[in-house]
Amino acid sequence: MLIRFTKMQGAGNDFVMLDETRERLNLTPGQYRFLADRHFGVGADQILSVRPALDPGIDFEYVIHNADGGEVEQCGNGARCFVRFVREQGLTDKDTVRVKTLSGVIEPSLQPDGRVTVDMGAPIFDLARVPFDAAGLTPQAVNSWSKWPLALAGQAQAAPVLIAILSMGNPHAVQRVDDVETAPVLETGPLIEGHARFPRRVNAGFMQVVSRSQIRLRVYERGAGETLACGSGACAAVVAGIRLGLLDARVDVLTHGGTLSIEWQGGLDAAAAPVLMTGPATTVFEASINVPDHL
Ligand SMILES: N[C@@H](CCC[C@H](N)C(=O)O)C(=O)O
Repeated sequence: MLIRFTKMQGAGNDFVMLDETRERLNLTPGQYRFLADRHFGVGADQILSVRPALDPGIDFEYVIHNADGGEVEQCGNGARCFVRFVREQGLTDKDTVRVKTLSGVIEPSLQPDGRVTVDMGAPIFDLARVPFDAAGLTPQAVNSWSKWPLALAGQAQAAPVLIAILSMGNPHAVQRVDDVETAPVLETGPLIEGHARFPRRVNAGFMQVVSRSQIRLRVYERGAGETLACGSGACAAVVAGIRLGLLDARVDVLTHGGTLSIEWQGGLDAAAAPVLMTGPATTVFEASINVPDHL
């Protein structure tokens, strides 16, 4: 099957965009994996599909598959690329679109300076909704919030890692490190991602606090491995940092792929405030690829 696609990136988190507004492609998990494959396919961290909206007040449906072929709820960097894509492809003339994902509705807006801001909705702290199984664990209380001790397989001698847990529509486990460059992202990231206490796996964030308005962040993403940036991971890290009393309401997040600006006016009492994320969204090229039918 010959598929037309657009390659995009947001802070180096890269995507294959598929326009399914006129016709569903009905790709299999194996075909999504093929598209994401950097050697045999196009190469991408996520595959993003644009589908027509079925609900009133919604412009499009936004379907996200990780490089491993699994469908997931949220992708922040992808949301910025999404609004640029639907405008460039002439699918809308709006600067702000309301987009339905598996986890709710988000609103990406094109800004006059060329960047994109996304209203990512409010973070979720209910552990059952992350989901995270805390049975038998004693949390470490910080500022009336909690960090949870996570023992990692094969690291019986090491102290458990202390993680803040929340959902941005998708699950995140954020730990504070002294230096992101020397943090064991590739060693412990997979152990956290697949930890049995996260029944749907998790995105593992490693946050270095530089100041109250700046952090460095690396994320080992569920279903994709370490990416150059993770938008929902940046939102989760900033929310965690604010709740732990480390950060102010506006924070620049420095990633290996660029800078994301995050704003959250919430706190311990105003948890329902939405998280706003601003950053780049760039089209790289358009092309077609022959996707094998048997995958
Ligand atoms: N890169 C993304 C997140 C993509 C999904 C994530 N790997 C998950 O499985 O939840 C972002 O920018 O948010």
